[in-house]
Amino acid sequence: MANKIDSEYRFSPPRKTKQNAVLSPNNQPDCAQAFMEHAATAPLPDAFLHFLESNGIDPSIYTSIDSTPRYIRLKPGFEDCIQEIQSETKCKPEKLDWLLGFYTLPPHIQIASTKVYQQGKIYGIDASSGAAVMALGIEPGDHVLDLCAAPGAKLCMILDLLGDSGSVTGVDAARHRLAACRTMLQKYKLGDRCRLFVADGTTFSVIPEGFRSDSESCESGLEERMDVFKEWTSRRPWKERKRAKKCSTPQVVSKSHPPELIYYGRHSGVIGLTKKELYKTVTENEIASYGYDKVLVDAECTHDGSVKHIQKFEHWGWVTLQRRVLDAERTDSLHTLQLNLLTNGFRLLKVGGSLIYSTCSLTVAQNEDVVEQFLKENITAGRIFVLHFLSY
Ligand SMILES: C[S@@+](CC[C@H](N)C(=O)[O-])C[C@H]1O[C@@H](n2cnc3c(N)ncnc32)[C@H](O)[C@@H]1O
Repeated sequence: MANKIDSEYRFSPPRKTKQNAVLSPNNQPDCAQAFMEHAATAPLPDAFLHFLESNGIDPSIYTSIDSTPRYIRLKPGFEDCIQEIQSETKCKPEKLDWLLGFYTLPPHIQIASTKVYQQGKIYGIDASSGAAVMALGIEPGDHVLDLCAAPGAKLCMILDLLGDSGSVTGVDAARHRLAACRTMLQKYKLGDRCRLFVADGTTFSVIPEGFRSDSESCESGLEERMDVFKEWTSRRPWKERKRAKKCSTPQVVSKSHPPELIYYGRHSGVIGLTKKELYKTVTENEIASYGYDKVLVDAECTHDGSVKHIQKFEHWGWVTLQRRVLDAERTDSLHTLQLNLLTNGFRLLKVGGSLIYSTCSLTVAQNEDVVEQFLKENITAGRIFVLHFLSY
């Protein structure tokens, strides 16, 4: 049976030959022609088909001609760069009515090589990611926690929506991915109100800026107050570099690893705090008053909903898909990880705050089941229906 399905479902890798590529004057393939060259051949592997079958997902969404558009988001302030995008890509961006600042381009367009992208005027981000951020309902002054932040497309959108008040705290267990997130913040000049921690999101416990009682700051000894966070610099002090070299810190941290601040902006609330103040242990009552206004838990998952991502495995090799996405041990422990991330994100919310749980998986096990179990275990949590942009 698997073999039969194997030969039925086919992918759409870009297939360009010199003979059939129609080039426009500046050597860009014509928009419609390039789209048609996006044609299908490779079968889906058995293991992935079994995964889809056991989760009730229709394999045809990964097959035939790739019709998923390329989504882009304009950086606020660069709304007039539509013409630039069109002249660089030879395709007209179509506005997405239901998501402010989002446009679509045909699926074959690669934005990474365009100047508009390199100059930080547009982002590559899917509409579903944008919808998760919009559902947070960001308001001026909000303190926002992004518990699985890297590589940072959603974090950037949160910062763009926040403007010049409030703060954003990004957490991720993977150091190299969070470092890429820091680079992104710098590229889009968005770091001012942000801080980034390499930490395990299931145990992270640092609350937003601005929570330091006056009595405490007076009590802190003079010596300790001298040792406060100064303006962030990419150059780490010699002592710190020596320590890091000695400890050879892991790329992906575990629960027991203390949170490690790898970036903070000038108005993120970190400058002027001592380490003790930043990492102060807080009580549940203190979190209720001084916790985050909004929390995004964009949890680690099997990524099966990222159709374009899955299609890339045809080039990367299906064995990689097996290892990175479908490994049985990994999928079993994912449920626990997702539930623990959601539970800790909720714990860090202040009373009246709201949380969005999202994944890029289409499986009920990683979405509805996790939320149901969480609601059963947390009677102070109530489900809210996000209506403001579903009315489109
Ligand atoms: C779906 S990705 C997040 C995408 C991100 N929100 C964005 O918009 O670019 C999931 C992330 O969770 C991180 N992760 C996995 N386990 C984690 C944990 N225990 N704590 C925090 N982050 C974790 C992974 O390193 C990965 O970067």
